[in-house]
Amino acid sequence: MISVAKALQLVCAQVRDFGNEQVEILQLGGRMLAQDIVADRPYPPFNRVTMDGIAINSNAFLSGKRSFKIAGVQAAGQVQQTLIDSADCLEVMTGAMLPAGTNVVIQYEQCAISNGIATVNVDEVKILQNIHLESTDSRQGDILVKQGTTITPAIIGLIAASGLSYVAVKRLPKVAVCATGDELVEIDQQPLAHQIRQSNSYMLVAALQAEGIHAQRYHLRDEPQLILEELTTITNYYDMVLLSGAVSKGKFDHLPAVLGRLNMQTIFHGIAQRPGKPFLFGKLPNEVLIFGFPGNPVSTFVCYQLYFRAWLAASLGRNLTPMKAFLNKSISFKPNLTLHALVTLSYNEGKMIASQIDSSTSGDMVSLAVAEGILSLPANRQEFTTDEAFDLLLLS
Ligand SMILES: Nc1nc2c(c(=O)[nH]1)N[C@H]1C(S)=C(S)[C@@H](COP(=O)(O)OP(=O)(O)OC[C@H]3O[C@@H](n4cnc5c(N)ncnc54)[C@H](O)[C@@H]3O)O[C@H]1N2
Ligand code: MOO
Repeated sequence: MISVAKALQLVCAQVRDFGNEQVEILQLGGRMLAQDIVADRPYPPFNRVTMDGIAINSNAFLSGKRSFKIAGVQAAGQVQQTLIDSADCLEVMTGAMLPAGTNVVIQYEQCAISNGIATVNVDEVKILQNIHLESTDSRQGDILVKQGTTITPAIIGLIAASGLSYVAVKRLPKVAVCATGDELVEIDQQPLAHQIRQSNSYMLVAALQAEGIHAQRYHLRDEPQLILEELTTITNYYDMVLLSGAVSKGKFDHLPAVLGRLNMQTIFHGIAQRPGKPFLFGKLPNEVLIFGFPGNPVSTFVCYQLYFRAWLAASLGRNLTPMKAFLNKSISFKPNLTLHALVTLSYNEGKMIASQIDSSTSGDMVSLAVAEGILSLPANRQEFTTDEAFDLLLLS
């Protein structure tokens, strides 16, 4: 058995590059940019009025003038107007171009308007007040967002502002999710006493969906020849296979042997951790990666969260922000394994506090559904106290 750190290192050493693809703007959330977003015009693109009010020429104000005849209105979306006589003003609206010949905007709240005359009721103005100057945020040709950035809604806003309806992003892997086991029936079937509905594959497909990956589900029966045939077909098409179950010591845990017949190179089988000890990771001669998650739902999910997400982040060149949290109460854990504790989270005086969820086994799907994070308590220790921060992974 290898350590958690070693397992993570070996998983992340298997990075893959699946190339790039053009994706439509509203499908871009969470994807990794594979091109720079370049400003096709300055930001803002013109001297932009930021308050509804009047625009004047500062010289008139400095010479003592406080009342200005309203010579017109400059609305947002209107071509730029010109203040011809600096004794006058133009009414201006937020988002409008600053009229030529003006350099001060005074908001309505500081003016009284009557009979077409605006009288200013402040004694001081600053030149360029209430004006968002052209090019102050960026200039035409500047890189607004660099390739290698994860696309957020705010970035989608910038992409739209740049006039792009498609952009290049990193292509995601084609993933097959295979549940194993004769005890599993489909969710629309009524299980017999000895059967259960398969849930792990739905959980994994849903987790992959959150990464933008649309995976296909398969069910493999506990029959080595059938598994071999199905996996041969599957691994010819997909970039990787996430399997759940059949990797432990049981008489029907056929996966390690069948994957051996497919000439899989076992990169590791077994990690000093709970849950997820029997995790099997390998690659086929055609470079297809095999994540063999232990079948217990908590084990499957924890291994997916810790190892698959780390692999995906490494493959896309994305940093996973390291996080830490404190235990709400001390924990004693005797086995020499890393304990990945399922936790709920809260804040106390600015510190993230993790409370371990009471759960008897890694088959406890009910507790899993409550968890917000995984707090990893390192091996080679037995006591974990509240004054030390431990690695936290937020569940996605
Ligand atoms: N002699 C030993 N037995 C076991 C060991 C061991 O080291 N020595 N390890 C235990 C640990 S830890 C785990 S975790 C499990 C993992 O076993 P498998 O990966 O072979 O998983 P299965 O036996 O196929 O299933 C375990 C459990 O999970 C249920 N399951 C499986 N797939 C699904 C699914 N798609 N949806 C819902 N539930 C699923 C399955 O019915 C079993 O109850 O092995 C221990 N045994
Ligand atoms: O991997 Mo097992 O998760 O310890 O039940």
